[in-house]
Amino acid sequence: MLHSNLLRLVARGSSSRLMSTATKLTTVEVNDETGIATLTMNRPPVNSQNVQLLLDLQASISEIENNKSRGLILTSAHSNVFSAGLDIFEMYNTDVERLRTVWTELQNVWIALYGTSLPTAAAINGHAPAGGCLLATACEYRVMRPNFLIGLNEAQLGIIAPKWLMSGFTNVLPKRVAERALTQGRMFTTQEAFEAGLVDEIASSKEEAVEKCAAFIGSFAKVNPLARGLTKLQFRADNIKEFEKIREKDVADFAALASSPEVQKVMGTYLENLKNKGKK
Ligand SMILES: CCCC/C=C/CC(=O)SCCNC(=O)CCNC(=O)[C@H](O)C(C)(C)COP(=O)(O)OP(=O)(O)OC[C@H]1O[C@@H](n2cnc3c(N)ncnc32)[C@H](O)[C@@H]1OP(=O)(O)O
Repeated sequence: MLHSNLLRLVARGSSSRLMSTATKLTTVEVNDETGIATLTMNRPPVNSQNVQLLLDLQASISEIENNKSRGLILTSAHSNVFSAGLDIFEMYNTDVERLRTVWTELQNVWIALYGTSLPTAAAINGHAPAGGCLLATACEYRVMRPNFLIGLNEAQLGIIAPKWLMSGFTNVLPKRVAERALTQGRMFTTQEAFEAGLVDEIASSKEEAVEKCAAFIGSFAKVNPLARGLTKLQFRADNIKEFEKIREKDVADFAALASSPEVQKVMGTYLENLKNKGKK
């Protein structure tokens, strides 16, 4: 991967710098002209979020914050999936400690992305169910390619999404639309997501999506970064405070629920259906 990334950069000229390949499942490239960092998830085939991807995402977000980038664009290295959400295989037939770790690291990624003062945007170049939608809605702006699906489908898995997990989603949708979508576990098409306000723009290619995200981040060029960042965090402070109060209990609740025979059974059937889908 390092080799192919370097080749890609050389072929493109030196307009962007690959800051890090220290982590295996994410890469960070900073555009020299704009100073904007693109954080790419690369866990084939569908960027399902195992603990390693969650840890790598946290490391990359910290790196982008520390290298004084002007903003962060989150995207995927794959052609039709942004992220399939949590890796269900990692949550199935496992012990409670592993479930606690999975959930803790999901929380850690969410708070790192939702709570950064940097401008953030998601170039959603494929499907974004569940944890994929969580990451996209933690960002301030979303641009999505056509004919994909995005949404929080936890209800379909027999899971009650906690409030913090819903907050990015409920921040951008009218309350009534959000309530109905969450209780149905609804997946929106790109067009429906755009009409509802879940995504801000539609782009016909990943490159165009990244460009539109960069234009959004560029719109803050003349705004004092400290004032911008603190204003953003004031808007998010209630969600963040509420999350901090319940984060430990939330891990315990998730581990208890996800390890219950009922939810394990639902997961087993869901995985079977996913595998069989490939055979049809
Ligand atoms: C139970 C506690 C949960 C609490 C809540 C947590 C939030 C979550 O994030 S739960 C995860 C929910 N995710 C989903 O429901 C998405 C499931 N996946 C899909 O709908 C589709 O895979 C896709 C729309 C993302 C992509 O479709 P596509 O046709 O391109 O690929 P597939 O053939 O379906 O999948 C390829 C390959 O990947 C495996 N896979 C897909 N999703 C997951 C996943 N979330 N975890 C682990 N593995 C996944 C799928 O089984 C295929 O594997 P094989 O090639 O080996 O068959």
